[in-house]
Amino acid sequence: MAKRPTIAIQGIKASFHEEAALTYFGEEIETLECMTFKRMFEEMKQERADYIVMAIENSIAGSLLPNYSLLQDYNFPIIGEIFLPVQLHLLALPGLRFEDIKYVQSHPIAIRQCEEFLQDLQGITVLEKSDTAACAKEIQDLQLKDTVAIANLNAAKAFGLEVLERRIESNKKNYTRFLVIAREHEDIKDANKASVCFRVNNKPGSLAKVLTIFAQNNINLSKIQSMPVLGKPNEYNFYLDLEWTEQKAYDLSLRKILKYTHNLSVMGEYKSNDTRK
Ligand SMILES: O=C(O)C(=O)Cc1ccccc1
Repeated sequence: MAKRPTIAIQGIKASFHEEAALTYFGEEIETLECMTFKRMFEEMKQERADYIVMAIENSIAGSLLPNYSLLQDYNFPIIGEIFLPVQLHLLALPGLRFEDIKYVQSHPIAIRQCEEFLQDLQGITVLEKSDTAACAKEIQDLQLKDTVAIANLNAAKAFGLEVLERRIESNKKNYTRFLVIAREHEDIKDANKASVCFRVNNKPGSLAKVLTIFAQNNINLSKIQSMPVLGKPNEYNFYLDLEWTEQKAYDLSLRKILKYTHNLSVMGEYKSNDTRK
C-alpha cells in the first residue's frame, strides 16, 4: 500500500485547514499541524511534508498578503485549489450562559467574518489566536468558564463544547480559497488555470499592455493582486490567476507578455476547482 501523503496545515485537527485538506485529498492522509503559515513551508523544505494546504483569500477578509510572499520565497509549485464554505459558531463549555462571557477567542480570519455579531457584544474582549480549533481545545483543556470560541462544528464535537449561538458569520455565503502546494513538480492533466507573478516597468500603460494580451487571447483573469516589492519604491509584484479553455492560447499569451514584463514566474498550473454556488 502506498504511503499516506503528509499534508502540512495551519492549525490543529478540526481547523478549517484540516477540513480543506480532507476535502481535497480524502480521508487517507496524515496531517502535520503547524502553528504558523511559515512553519508549513519550513516543514516541507525539511521534507517532513509532501503537500501544504494554505488559505490565500477569503470573501470577507480578502487576500492573505503575507502568504503570497511565502509562495515567492519558497518557490514550491501550486497544484490545486479548494473553495471551502465557512460557517462559524460560538462554542462554550456546556452550561455556560451569555452573561458569563468575558472573552471571545478565534483566528483573525474568523473574527473578521463575525464582526457584526461581535459589535453587539458589550464589554467582551476579543482575542486573536493561532487557529479556531486550538481556541476550542483550550477552553476544554483549561476549563475556561468565562471564554467562548468562534469555530466550526468539528471543533465542537472534537473538544466537547456546546453551540451557544449558531451561524454568527456576517455573510452566510462566505468562502475561503485554499491553495494546494506540492514539494515536487507534478504534471497536472487538463490544467485550465494558472497562478503567475510578474513586474512591469513604471511607465504609462505597462500593465494595460499585458492585460490586453490576455484579453486578446481569450484568457480570463479570475484574480489580480499587487504587492509592493520590498526595498524597491514604485515596484510591484502582480499576482494573477488566469483561466483558459485553449491551452495553446495560454502558452502563446505567456510568450507574448515576456516582452512587457520582468521577473515572470509561473507559480503553478492546475485544474480550476471553483465549487462556489
Ligand atoms: O483557524 C482555522 O481553523 C483556520 O484554518 C484558519 C481559517 C479560519 C477561518 C476561515 C478559514 C481559515
